[in-house]
Amino acid sequence: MSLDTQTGPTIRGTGVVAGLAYGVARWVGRAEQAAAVEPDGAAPGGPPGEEQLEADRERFVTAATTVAGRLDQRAALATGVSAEVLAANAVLARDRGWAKAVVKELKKGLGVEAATMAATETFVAMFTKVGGRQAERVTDLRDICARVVAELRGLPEPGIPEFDEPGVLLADDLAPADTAGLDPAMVLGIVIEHGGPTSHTAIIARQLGIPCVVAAAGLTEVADGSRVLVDGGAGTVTVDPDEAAAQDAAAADRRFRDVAAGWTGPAVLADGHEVSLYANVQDATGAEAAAAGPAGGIGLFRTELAFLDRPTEPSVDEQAEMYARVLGAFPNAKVVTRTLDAGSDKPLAFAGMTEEDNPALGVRGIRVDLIDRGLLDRQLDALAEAGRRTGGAHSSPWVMAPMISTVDEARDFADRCRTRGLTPGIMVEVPAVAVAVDRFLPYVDFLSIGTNDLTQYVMAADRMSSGLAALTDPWQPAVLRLIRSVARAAATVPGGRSVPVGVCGEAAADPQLACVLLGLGVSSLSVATAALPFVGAALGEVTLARCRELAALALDCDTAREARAAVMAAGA
Ligand SMILES: C=C(OP(=O)(O)O)C(=O)O
Repeated sequence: MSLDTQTGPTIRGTGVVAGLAYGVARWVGRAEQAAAVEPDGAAPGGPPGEEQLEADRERFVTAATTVAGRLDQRAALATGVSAEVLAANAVLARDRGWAKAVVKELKKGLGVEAATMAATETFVAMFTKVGGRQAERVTDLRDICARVVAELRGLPEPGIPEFDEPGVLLADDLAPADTAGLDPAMVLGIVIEHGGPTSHTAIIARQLGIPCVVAAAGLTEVADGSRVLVDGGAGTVTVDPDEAAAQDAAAADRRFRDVAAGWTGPAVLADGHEVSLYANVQDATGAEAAAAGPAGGIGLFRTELAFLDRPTEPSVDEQAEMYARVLGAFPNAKVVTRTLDAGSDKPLAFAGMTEEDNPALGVRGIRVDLIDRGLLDRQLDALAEAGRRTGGAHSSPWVMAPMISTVDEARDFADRCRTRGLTPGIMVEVPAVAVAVDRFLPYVDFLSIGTNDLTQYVMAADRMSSGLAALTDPWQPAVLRLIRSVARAAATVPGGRSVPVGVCGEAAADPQLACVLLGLGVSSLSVATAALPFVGAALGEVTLARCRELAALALDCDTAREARAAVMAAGA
């Protein structure tokens, strides 16, 4: 849900649990945590004798066992993912490898606290090197270390402050053991400066239904005690917003979330008009999770994210296996695979790109063809093979290319798809395509509007820049106008054909904007799985005629703020 309550600065991150939360900001005990990990340096007198070594080892083991026992107790009181995370952390605290590493550091002459920290950092370096989900466990390791060090010092365990009124929790990074014990009645929202969409914080916030934003660069500027409005759908944190408007919006959002919690699909407007509402996924596990919920198919499979941590190109066979699993998750529904969108914010080690001054305007997406034409060919081969492996369920898989900007690129891509029996489409994210879309339509079978990049390029504003968040807002009238003209052109292609137009950028995950997009003529929406119920529930409350009225209201505005406010005021 979006709203018009802004008066203070906005910080932008990645929204991982949709919803609005308004309240006082409470920082997780930074001071206590810092104190808890202050090194105690080398033990006086150099390397210890046998007796001292054994005494220090014993102190470490006792502290680690005590911490593990507390984690077990909390696991027993928790449920679901929270219980699993706490139990897994208790196992880490008792890990013999960790104890051995501590002894190794003790032998070098470090005191027991410093040895605990040094041993932890050895594992941190190892986990970071492995990357991916393993790297996200670094927070767990450091958290357990801080707890053990606090125990060694006889200090209370570091962690979440006591809330005397419901508020919003801010942290550099949250310890999983802390998130697992959160009370959603008191913690209305969570914002962390680090972490990713698959971090434990995100997973547990999702389970508890707490609006959450991760990777919020610049969060440290927000003072403890200030009032903030968190928008977990848009991924924003507004500092000192207009109080009455923020309170109203958060209350309305809570009511809406109750409705969304009961939404199980399929997506149908209030007049019975069916809407194609798809999921955005990044790997086979995500596709299978989406298939277990109300998704009507997959509108965007971001293949580059499946291989982000790979140093070398996966073989055609390995790719085919992964794509076949994704296709197989939806045997009776559409699955749209996007070819590798390497470059810019998603560097792929094996795509052969060199460093550029301005990577968002450089070699990315389809342009990788300029340096390695075989990469795309091999990916298309793999997708065609994946289609064959589905036993006829996906006889002509849908595939689209990112960052298309010329008709030549679109034509060439479509030819290479058709010779392999694939159904070709292109993403509309470069203004050149949106402006001259009629010239592209004869060559492709579908369009998918990537509003994240389209907005970035229309507004000439880096989508990664939190300071430019007001510009990279898909409610910008120029963006809405372009979407309308693309949808109109695609509805009436000469020769009596019509080309379906979807939106797969974050704009589709904003429930009000989703209604506007349908009113602009878009035929399908694709959003993160977690956002599906919010969009689905909002669509169920409007007719197509109403969507068109809302679109007209938004188009008749001069600014993104006005457009959003006009649609909100109309009660969408
Ligand atoms: C869906 C899009 O692509 P990306 O993966 O770059 O966000 C977009 O740009 O809207």
